[in-house]
Amino acid sequence: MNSLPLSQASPYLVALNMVHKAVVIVGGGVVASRKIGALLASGARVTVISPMVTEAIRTQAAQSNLQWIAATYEPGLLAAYQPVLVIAATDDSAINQQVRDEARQLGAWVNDVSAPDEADFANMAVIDRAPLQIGISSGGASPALLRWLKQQLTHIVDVPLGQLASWMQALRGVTANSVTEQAERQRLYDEILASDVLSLLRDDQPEAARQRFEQIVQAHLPRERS
Ligand SMILES: C[C@@]1(CC(=O)O)c2cc3[nH]c(cc4nc(cc5[nH]c(cc(n2)[C@H]1CCC(=O)O)[C@@](C)(CC(=O)O)[C@@H]5CCC(=O)O)C(CC(=O)O)=C4CCC(=O)O)c(CCC(=O)O)c3CC(=O)O
Ligand SMILES: NC(=O)C1=CN([C@@H]2O[C@H](COP(=O)(O)OP(=O)(O)OC[C@H]3O[C@@H](n4cnc5c(N)ncnc54)[C@H](O)[C@@H]3O)[C@@H](O)[C@H]2O)C=CC1
Repeated sequence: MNSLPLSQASPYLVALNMVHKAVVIVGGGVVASRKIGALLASGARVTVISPMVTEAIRTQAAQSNLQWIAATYEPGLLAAYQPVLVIAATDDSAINQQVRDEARQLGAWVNDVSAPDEADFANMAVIDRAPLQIGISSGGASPALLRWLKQQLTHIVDVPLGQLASWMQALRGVTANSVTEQAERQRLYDEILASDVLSLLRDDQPEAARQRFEQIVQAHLPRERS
């Protein structure tokens, strides 16, 4: 069954847990290379099927969770990998279409880099400040605009913000047991975010930022009984 073209719909954005999930990319050129870093970082098991690959893919195949099968795609090749996602990234749109057809038969979601409207998903522009990730989508409208916008947002979504995100993440482990009321937890988080913790991090004063953070947290924890 054919789905509605991507350009006529509003994609539903999700953050997929890809740990140990199989992804197959057919074609190993420049476009395929651009997608691989983020896939490996997600914990996916990536297989590239392509007679030739870029230097970057060759290096990654030697060092990481990436397998390179030096072969030309033939229908039937995908099944053995049981992929959840497939990227058809050759420079031949007829081959990409064969890949798409087989992926769908296997129940996998497929991205055809040469035919956005036929794809089940598109790749987003991502600013990675793990654990914080900012993904931007234009539904295929304009990759150039995405790249430009990403550049603008890079200054706002900066490295200190990622640092703060990891502190907030660790804090949730503490508050889950000690600050029992949701409203009180919310006040704590809001107070941290309204404070100068982030600006201290941005001013390269991590010690002062940490102290301020701890001070706010302590003020919200129940007092120890003596
Ligand atoms: C539909 C989609 C499918 C997909 O690949 O998932 C798609 C399709 C196409 N891209 C084309 C061109 C380029 N794309 C880029 C870059 C990116 N493209 C990405 C995503 C997507 N590109 C998906 C839509 C996402 C959305 O809109 O939400 C990014 C976000 C992520 C990524 O690639 O992983 C990453 C940029 C962000 C970053 O820097 O992170 C550059 C290089 C550059 O700009 O530096 C160029 C060359 C310059 C140019 O031509 O603009 C062409 C024309 C091919 C031709 O005509 O030859 C097509 C096909 C078509 O539109 O028909
Ligand atoms: N989605 C996007 O971001 C963009 C998509 N495109 C589209 O992506 C296509 C690919 O672009 P590039 O990566 O720059 O091309 P490229 O020429 O660098 O790479 C093509 C790769 O496909 C492999 N290949 C060719 N036939 C194959 C087969 N039968 N089986 C397996 N592998 C095969 C080649 O060995 C090569 O590794 C373009 O033709 C264009 O349609 C282009 C620019 C951006």
